[in-house]
Amino acid sequence: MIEKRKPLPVKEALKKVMSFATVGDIEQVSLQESFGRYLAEDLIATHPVPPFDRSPYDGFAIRAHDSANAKADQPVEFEVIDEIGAGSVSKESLGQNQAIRIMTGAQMPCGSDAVVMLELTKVYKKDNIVYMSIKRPFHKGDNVSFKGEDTPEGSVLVKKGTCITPGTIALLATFGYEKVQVVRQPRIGIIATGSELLEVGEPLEPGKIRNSNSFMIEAQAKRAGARPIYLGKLADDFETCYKAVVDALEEVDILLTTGGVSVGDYDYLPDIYQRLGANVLFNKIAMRPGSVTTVAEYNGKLLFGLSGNPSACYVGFELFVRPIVRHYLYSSRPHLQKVTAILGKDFLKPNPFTRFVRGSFQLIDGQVIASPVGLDKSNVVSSLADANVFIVLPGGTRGYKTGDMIDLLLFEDQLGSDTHWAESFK
Ligand SMILES: Nc1nc2c(c(=O)[nH]1)N[C@H]1C(S)=C(S)[C@@H](COP(=O)(O)OP(=O)(O)OC[C@H]3O[C@@H](n4cnc5c(N)ncnc54)[C@H](O)[C@@H]3O)O[C@H]1N2
Ligand code: MOO
Ligand SMILES: [Mg+2]
Repeated sequence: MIEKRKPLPVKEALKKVMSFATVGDIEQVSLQESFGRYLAEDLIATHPVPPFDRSPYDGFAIRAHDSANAKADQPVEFEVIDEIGAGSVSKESLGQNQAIRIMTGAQMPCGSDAVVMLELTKVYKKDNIVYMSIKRPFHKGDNVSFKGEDTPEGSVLVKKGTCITPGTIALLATFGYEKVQVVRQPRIGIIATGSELLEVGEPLEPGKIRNSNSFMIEAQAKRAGARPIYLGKLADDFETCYKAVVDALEEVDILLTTGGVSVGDYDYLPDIYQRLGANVLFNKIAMRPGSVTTVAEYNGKLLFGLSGNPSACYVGFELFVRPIVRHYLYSSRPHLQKVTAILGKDFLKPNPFTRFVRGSFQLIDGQVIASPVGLDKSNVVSSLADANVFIVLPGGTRGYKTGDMIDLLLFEDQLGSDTHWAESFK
């Protein structure tokens, strides 16, 4: 008898998968290797920044009240008693009408409380002593960059579970992190199945196509923050595929397969899960593409049986694998960010199942307008290159018209969301 699968609503499927989410261990990497990794601990300011009052300009440090009577026709004169560049600290302390020549970034000298920019001064020598004069008064604190004004000691600057950006690297360096505590990346094993699959370098042959899915999901895994391990492409042979899955589970945290997951004679993944004794969470989801996406759990590890059809495979990864990866990396925002947009093109196909149409969005006059790109078919590959969002068209509808308000899921965005985008779905 042909198996009849019962489609699970997307929301339920996602909830089931997330209930098996795990978190990674911590490892240490060098500061320079930390770009793109996820922080395993909050980044806290261990000292104030700047750590001392300093000059933001090249000029002269003065005592502001000495300049109180300076006027255009009545300049006030200061004796220049020292000169300091950034990195040097003056041993002098300012007395009445004394100034110290100071460079950008140098620590404010003792007794000084304002800086006069070089351009506003006249510098001259009398009896081999250097003087400078100014023609207007300055106030206490003028042109001083105060200790802690950038960030006070103890503030949480970046939360754990955040992707390390160039800006985070600047902060890590500021606070002396030669080594950074990051979350170990989940090792994602990737197996492509299909007797029709050729290597990328092979010429086409009748009935065959090149394997594209495994390379696509390797890149998706990297974008999500994981470490993909390509375990090869296999012919549709039960024993070969079974052994590959068993071996893979020894060395990876998460296993992805593509293809062989539907009801065809050579779709062996369902039988593999059965022989393994894995707990199959679901084998059909009420969505298009990717309805065949199957997820199983074995000894706490998740096995994602992604569709062989490229678009379905892509969608299956972003909707179900990505949040698992982000959760593993301690993210408090593991979900895809959802935004409301205006549909830029008619989409008149009726939707028995919720559709995740590959689309792209533009900002036009402050409005988010999204349109489908390429053919909306599960087996197409050409729509994927230009897509930066999924246009979500809920099931049970008769199609959508230009101008309708729709939801988008942003998969190129790194910020993510702390709320489950499917929460509001049927
Ligand atoms: N009788 C039914 N047939 C099908 C159903 C169904 O419900 N009843 N579902 C259809 C849907 S929906 C999808 S999606 C596909 C899923 O098929 P599988 O996941 O089992 O994948 P395969 O059969 O192995 O391959 C499907 C398709 O994708 C191509 N493919 C496979 N691997 C790759 C790869 N690595 N790179 C590029 N392309 C790949 C493969 O050649 C096939 O054309 O099943 C429908 N059928
Ligand atoms: O899983 Mo299939 O995408 O619904 O084409
Ligand atoms: Mg199949």
